[in-house]
Amino acid sequence: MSDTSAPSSIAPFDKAQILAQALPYIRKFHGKTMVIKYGGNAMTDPALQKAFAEDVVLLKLVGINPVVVHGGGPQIESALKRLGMQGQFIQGMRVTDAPTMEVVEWVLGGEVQQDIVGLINQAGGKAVGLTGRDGAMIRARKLKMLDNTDPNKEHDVGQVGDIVSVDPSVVKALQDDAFIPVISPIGFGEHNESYNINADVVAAKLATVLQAEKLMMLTNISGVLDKAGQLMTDLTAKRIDELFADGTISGGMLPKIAGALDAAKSGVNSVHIIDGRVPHVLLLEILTDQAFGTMIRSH
Ligand SMILES: Nc1ncnc2c1ncn2[C@@H]1O[C@H](COP(=O)(O)OP(=O)(O)O)[C@@H](O)[C@H]1O
Ligand SMILES: CC(=O)N[C@@H](CCC(=O)OP(=O)(O)O)C(=O)O
Repeated sequence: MSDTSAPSSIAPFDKAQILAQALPYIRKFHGKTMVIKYGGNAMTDPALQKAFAEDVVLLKLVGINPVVVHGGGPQIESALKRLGMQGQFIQGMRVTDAPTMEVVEWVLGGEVQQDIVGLINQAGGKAVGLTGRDGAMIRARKLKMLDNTDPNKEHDVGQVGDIVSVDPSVVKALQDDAFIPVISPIGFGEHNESYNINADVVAAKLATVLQAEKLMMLTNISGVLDKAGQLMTDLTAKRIDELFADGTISGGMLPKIAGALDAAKSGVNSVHIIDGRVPHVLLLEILTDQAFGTMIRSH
């Protein structure tokens, strides 16, 4: 009886070649840490979510250490709406008053994180959900946000956090023990108050502190686009300054690129903003010679 459970149009020899192509990458990245930012916009389709979870588990099983930092902007937005509240963003950061902070903690640390943990576990991995409070990981203070165009103007964005320090020991302990950390971008302050931190900023800082081999930010667009809508496959610090100045980069892309550049400047080997709408984009990016999205370089 033939096995019809995994129909495929790929010939056996081609399959073997694809698998063999992964070998040099598995050797190169064995034992290395990969920080994966899983954006809220990239996690809306169940089939893509399942493929993402499978990729993370496969990486772990071949000896690479994935650390997932998740977002959940759209999920917070719909929870606020259900409660009759209105979300507001300034320069890519959610204005976070006390009631909004409650919703953020409830959505990120609750349903969003547990969905990801569940999917990774279902795919055969052992995921552990954490917030920045766990293991005293992410200390934060209130973000002082200066206006992009007028540095004399300051915006009050409420309980948005600026990272003071990251203690990665809980992440290291978990990854040494076959677990896959899944982290919500919530920090704690001097008086035990909670802070809402942009997930791109957390992923970038964590990648730096862990001296990760790669930082990959999965989003809902093919990468960073120029004014004509064309993908820019490579960006240097100098070019990024120009794009900030001429307004090509806006909204959620602002903290993403700022964080990506910080990580690239601080010793993370390669930093990519990639299209989370491509099924198995993580495997393709890490274990094949195919490049996706935009690579951010310090120079
Ligand atoms: N130059 C640009 N290139 C690509 N996307 C951009 C650019 N400027 C602004 N954006 C916006 O940034 C969004 C990605 O950021 P965000 O919505 O925060 O995603 P995520 O939830 O994945 O972090 C894109 O969907 C796009 O609307
Ligand atoms: C301060 C701030 O803006 N925090 C974000 C945290 C979630 C996040 O970053 O989600 P995405 O990665 O899906 O955008 C927010 O409240 O939406």
